[in-house]
Amino acid sequence: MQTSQPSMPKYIKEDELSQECKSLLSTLSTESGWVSSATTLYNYQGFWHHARQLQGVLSCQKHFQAQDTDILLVTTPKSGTTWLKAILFSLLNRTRFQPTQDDHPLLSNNPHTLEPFLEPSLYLKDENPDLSSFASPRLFSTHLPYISLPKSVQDSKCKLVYLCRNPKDIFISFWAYTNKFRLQDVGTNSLEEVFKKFCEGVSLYGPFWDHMLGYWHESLKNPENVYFLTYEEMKEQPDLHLRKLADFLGCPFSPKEVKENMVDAILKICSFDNMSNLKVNKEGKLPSGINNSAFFRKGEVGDWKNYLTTEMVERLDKICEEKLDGSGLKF
Ligand SMILES: Nc1ncnc2c1ncn2[C@@H]1O[C@H](COP(=O)(O)OS(=O)(=O)O)[C@@H](OP(=O)(O)O)[C@H]1O
Repeated sequence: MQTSQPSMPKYIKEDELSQECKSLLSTLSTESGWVSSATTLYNYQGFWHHARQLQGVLSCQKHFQAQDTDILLVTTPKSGTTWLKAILFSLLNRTRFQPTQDDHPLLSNNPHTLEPFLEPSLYLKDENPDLSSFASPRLFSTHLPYISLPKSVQDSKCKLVYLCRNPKDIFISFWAYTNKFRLQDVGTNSLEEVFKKFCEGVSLYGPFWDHMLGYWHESLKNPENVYFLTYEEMKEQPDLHLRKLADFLGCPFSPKEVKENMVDAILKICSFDNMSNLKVNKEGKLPSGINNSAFFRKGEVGDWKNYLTTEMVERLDKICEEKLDGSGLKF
């Protein structure tokens, strides 16, 4: 009997690699991957990548030309990217699309379609994509660590919004997500196995601590251009943090907008309840083959308590303490 296999996202596949990428891969250290033993992670500039996605990284580093007006959302996977993409899109387009209007683009499009990723999407599909249809301010997102950003980003005045999340929740979200792509005949990824690797820094775009610290330090050095925000802060005081975000991006809410509840309207359309129940997010797929529903699980703070043992919590807390020591960043 035939079983329907989950479709593997394109960035995991190892076909269609350029010669440049193949030559580079042969020089990099490797780890067996998290989706199945057949996939491999490669360490490039100190961070772990899949082969195909690494090709997107190389193309992006070579060809992406940042503009001073660009806005880049940066996250390590599973930090709440989908949510913040929706928020940034609604915030920046609030005059064109009222968040209360029945035909708002977010009601019929997944946020990943409206605000594409650079390296795992645009530059994975095309070595040098034509970005001329993106109106200014262009809104993109990336999982790239600071050290691997295209030089043009570091040289420009473009604004970076970094969304961070408690590593324990990132881990659980990540583990649950990997199991969605795990081929049925190899069973689920064991929590213990993925946890061990995560603690060793081996996860997609990991080590998570180096990813976070790169942007944390940059946000302290260059607060005009790098804004550091956490999922937990956003959950606890969404109103306050949305206003701060608007100020940082140079599009503060006017007194009239505040009076007309614009802040609430944006938060409402982007809420987990609203977005996860939309037809497009329940039934739709991204061009990469991923089901839109894969980006919505629980959307809560602290779900790790339902999965991690006391020993696991102690181990991860200790790693965070040691790795983040002296930085001022804490979980
Ligand atoms: N609107 C909204 N509000 C709050 N939380 C949300 C929202 N949308 C998605 N999520 C939760 O974010 C987690 C997915 O992370 P990412 O979006 O970063 O995934 S990805 O990196 O783009 O693959 C994943 O977290 P977990 O539920 O803990 O797994 C999603 O449920």
